[in-house]
Amino acid sequence: MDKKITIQPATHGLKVTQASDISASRVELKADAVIVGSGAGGAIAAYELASKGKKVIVLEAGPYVPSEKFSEMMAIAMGTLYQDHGGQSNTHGDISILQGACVGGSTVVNAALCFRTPDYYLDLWAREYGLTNLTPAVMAPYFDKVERNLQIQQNARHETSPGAEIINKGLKKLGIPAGVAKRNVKNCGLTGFCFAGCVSDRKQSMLVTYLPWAVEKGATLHADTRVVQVLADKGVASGVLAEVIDPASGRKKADLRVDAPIVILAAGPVQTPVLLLRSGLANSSGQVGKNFACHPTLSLTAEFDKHVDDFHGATHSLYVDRWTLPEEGGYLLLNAVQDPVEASFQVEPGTGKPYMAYMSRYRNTVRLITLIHDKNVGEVSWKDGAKQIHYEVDDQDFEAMKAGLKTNARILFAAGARRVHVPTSQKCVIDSAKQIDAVIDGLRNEPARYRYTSFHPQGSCRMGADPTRTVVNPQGETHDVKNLYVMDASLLPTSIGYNPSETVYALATYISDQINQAHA
Ligand SMILES: Cc1cc2nc3c(=O)[nH]c(=O)nc-3n(C[C@H](O)[C@H](O)[C@H](O)COP(=O)(O)OP(=O)(O)OC[C@H]3O[C@@H](n4cnc5c(N)ncnc54)[C@H](O)[C@@H]3O)c2cc1C
Repeated sequence: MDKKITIQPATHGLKVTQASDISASRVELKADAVIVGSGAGGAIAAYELASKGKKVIVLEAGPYVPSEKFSEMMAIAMGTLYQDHGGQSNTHGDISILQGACVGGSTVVNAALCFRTPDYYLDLWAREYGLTNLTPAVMAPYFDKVERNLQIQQNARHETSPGAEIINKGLKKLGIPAGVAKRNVKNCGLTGFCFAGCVSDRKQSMLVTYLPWAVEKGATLHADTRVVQVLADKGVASGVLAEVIDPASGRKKADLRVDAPIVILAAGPVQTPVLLLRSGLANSSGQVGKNFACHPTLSLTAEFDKHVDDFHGATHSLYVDRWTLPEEGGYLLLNAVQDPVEASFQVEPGTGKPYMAYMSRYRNTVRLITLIHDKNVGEVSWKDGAKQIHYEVDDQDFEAMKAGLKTNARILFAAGARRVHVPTSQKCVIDSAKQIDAVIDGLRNEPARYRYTSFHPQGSCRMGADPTRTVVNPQGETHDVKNLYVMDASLLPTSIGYNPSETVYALATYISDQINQAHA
């Protein structure tokens, strides 16, 4: 067997082995731990294990795109940095399910907004899923640590986007309290291009933090390398099989095998269950892929009389969480700047002249997102060689969305909006505050009717104490296969109603500690 790898000297930044560096058709490697995926969970695992002296190999399916190559053009970023070139959706095709697929994963393209996991969910997970180890007191130092490492801090006053300033006026008029966003961004350049990757490295994504730190501690990182099977022997994890794919041609360049006594799945809530299903592992409960949630969002786009130019400033400046816990309403409101591509798909602008007329008012628009805490009603499956994401918005969750859209529209009109566009498949415009209830009450929970976007897939490999109801135990190890760990957003037993990245960062740090203690 040919085991030769030629590693070219890195021309930029991170030391990453890419498809272009590999000349052999078969590669065999050995490590103390192999990590699948280099996003929020995988990068943290890599650093935490490598810093305790473990030989770590990280395999990432996506390409290595150094930040100097980021385009600041959404359409191009979708093609290079996103899963399925930004085209991933549920089986109905009415929810765009966005995930990063590059070295650094979704943290490269995310908007960096951070929240600690609310105590409400930690308490709920203890009660309903036996996660009595994840108390607020136990988790606090983990949140502190990732907040320090990723420079998570409240936006400075000057970072507020022009649209958020306007929304703030509406909130003040209605007496609704708003929170100031906290983000893992250092000296934000205010370009508004978080979703296309931060060209100046100010966003503290995994690409510029934990991954280089892990490499400095001796971890090795392979891009363009898709893991296709997890290996286990007599109920104990033993490694993975992967394919190195040439990103230019899409053709397989090499088969790669890593033998390792610790296997960590951090491929995200769609790919981690797919890998377990393909490998026929860890599914005695029948729960792998089940309980998928995704925080569906609908953005209302408001038109104002004057130019707002809401395309620079912090991507997120403010949030309204007065009604976010399930008993209070189950929705979170977030402002977000938007580029012309997003502006054109968040409404039904028509084609030809109507489209031109709408886009000519782009500089006057402001969007406010409604994000719902959803029930875990979805399922990720693997059928005929392809993944499928079965998810339809639940009727009760749709009522939460309607309540959120009403509050959202009230705020926008109170801020002085002339009209508000609802993101439906057929044109739907609210012309005055008086029409809000009638228009929103008329919305029905039907497939293919709304332009949903999900930025936060979650669930699918639930963590919990009961091996008949959950896939992963409270220490992050699968119930069925020893030394096989999950460390990504698929762990979350329920959706959490708030942006989940800090939850993933903290859980990955916690589980890394468990692994380092168990395998000292
Ligand atoms: C556009 C966008 C905006 C967002 N904004 C925010 C925000 O503002 N705040 C917030 O809290 N959250 C945000 N999120 C969500 C947040 O980034 C994710 O919840 C978090 O990164 C999930 O971490 P993860 O480890 O589960 O997966 P990811 O970070 O997605 O990493 C998974 C990695 O695994 C790789 N992979 C998949 N399959 C394989 C395989 N078979 N072999 C090898 N590698 C594989 C993928 O390519 C990917 O790089 C956003 C997400 C997106 C897409």
